[in-house]
Amino acid sequence: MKLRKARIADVEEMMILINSNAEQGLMLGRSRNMLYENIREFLLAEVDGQLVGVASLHILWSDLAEIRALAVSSDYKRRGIGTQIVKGLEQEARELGCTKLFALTYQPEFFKHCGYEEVSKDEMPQKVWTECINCIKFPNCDEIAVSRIL
Ligand SMILES: CC(=O)SCCNC(=O)CCNC(=O)[C@H](O)C(C)(C)COP(=O)(O)OP(=O)(O)OC[C@H]1O[C@@H](n2cnc3c(N)ncnc32)[C@H](O)[C@@H]1OP(=O)(O)O
Repeated sequence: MKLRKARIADVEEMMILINSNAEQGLMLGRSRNMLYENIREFLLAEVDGQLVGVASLHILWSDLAEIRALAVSSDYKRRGIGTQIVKGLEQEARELGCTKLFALTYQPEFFKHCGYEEVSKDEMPQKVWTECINCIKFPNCDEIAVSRIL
């Protein structure tokens, strides 16, 4: 398994991977527009040249970044790929000087395995919710907030 930064040519495959998981209600979907505009934030996992995992690191403030749009292909789940992607994003965050990561998720057990702890959404700074106004679930968010100090 190899981790690498996303390129513009990856967008169609990223759409399929993310939105096939979103169709099952496992995560929120993403538009092409969002993927193109934020392509530099994305880290991909490949096996034999095939895209098997994706996620992004979105910087929010001097000490805070969010893991977004994490998805692993169905055939490759429970093989440690999600964990490796999260570690890769944590490494990027450290290199940028960021000290705290968080995620909003329906998979808290996976993030706990990666060293994150569940936190109250009320503790998250207001800046966190800027993207949420674009979510179809807003303002009735049912995701769980998890966080880790690096
Ligand atoms: C911020 C966000 O983007 S939240 C959205 C997260 N994405 C999704 O929910 C989309 C659908 N799910 C997926 O794509 C994947 O299942 C992911 C990303 C959640 C996990 O990726 P994987 O590569 O399967 O995880 P990985 O193999 O590294 O799992 C490590 C450990 O996490 C835990 N874990 C992983 N998935 C689950 C799960 N569905 N339920 C409970 N625990 C889990 C287990 O302890 C696992 O270890 P084990 O397999 O030895 O029991």
